[in-house]
Amino acid sequence: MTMTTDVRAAVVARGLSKIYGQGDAAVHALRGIDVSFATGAFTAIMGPSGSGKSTLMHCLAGLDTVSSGHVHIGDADITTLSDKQLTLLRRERIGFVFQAFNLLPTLTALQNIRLPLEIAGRQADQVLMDRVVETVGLRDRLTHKPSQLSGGQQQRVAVARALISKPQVIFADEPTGNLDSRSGAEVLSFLRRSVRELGQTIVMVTHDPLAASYADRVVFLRDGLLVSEVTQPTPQSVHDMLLKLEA
Ligand SMILES: Nc1ncnc2c1ncn2[C@@H]1O[C@H](COP(=O)(O)OP(=O)(O)OP(=O)(O)O)[C@@H](O)[C@H]1O
Repeated sequence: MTMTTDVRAAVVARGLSKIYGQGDAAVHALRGIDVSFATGAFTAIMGPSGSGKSTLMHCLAGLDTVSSGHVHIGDADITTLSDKQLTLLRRERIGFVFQAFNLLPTLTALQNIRLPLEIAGRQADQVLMDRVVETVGLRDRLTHKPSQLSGGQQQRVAVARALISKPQVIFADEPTGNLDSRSGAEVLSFLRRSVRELGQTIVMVTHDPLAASYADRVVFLRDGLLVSEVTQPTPQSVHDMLLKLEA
């Protein structure tokens, strides 16, 4: 069978299944997911607790193995790569933003932003660096250490660090989970601007309908299946869909 892959998709999953454990203890966390995430779009993944959101993100990002099916990041099928190739691909093509900001406390904001490039032995693209710093709105905080920044500012540094290597996709796992609503809104606005202005592709897992409403599209999981989606989401439309799925 030949499969046509959407050339505009940054990430595609086909027939993706994930089973944890064996025999009586087996948990079917993902039961055959087909989904694609468009280049230059901001997509949120939502669903009731235990529906498979984190498992899907981990499988898409090559942080966990799949039981069956395929995941393409650009032209690479990551389910066929060796551990070494996968590590390289993650480093070069994927950015991560986690709930805990994961900044190095002894480095300044600017040093934290540059760190992944330095590890990869690459030069920072100065034009992009200026744009990212501008978009993040952290120019006067670049020499500060993480402990001298608010939670929202630290998370914006973490997003800037993900953006600076121009990854094919950024996966964000509950990026506002540790933030108050005002800082959360700042970070989400910044994520949305990086999609609009820098053409970044972002896939975000969240529990929060308000957070999801910053995305262009929200896909919904239930019991390991993709069951619905909403485009041009509002907090209300996302909330209504979640209620329907939890009923
Ligand atoms: N390492 C594991 N071993 C066994 N079962 C697991 C493991 N990780 C997740 N699961 C199970 O897989 C299912 C999906 O879990 P997952 O964490 O992906 O859901 P989720 O939608 O992210 O949930 P939440 O919103 O509560 O974080 C759940 O039934 C969970 O208990």
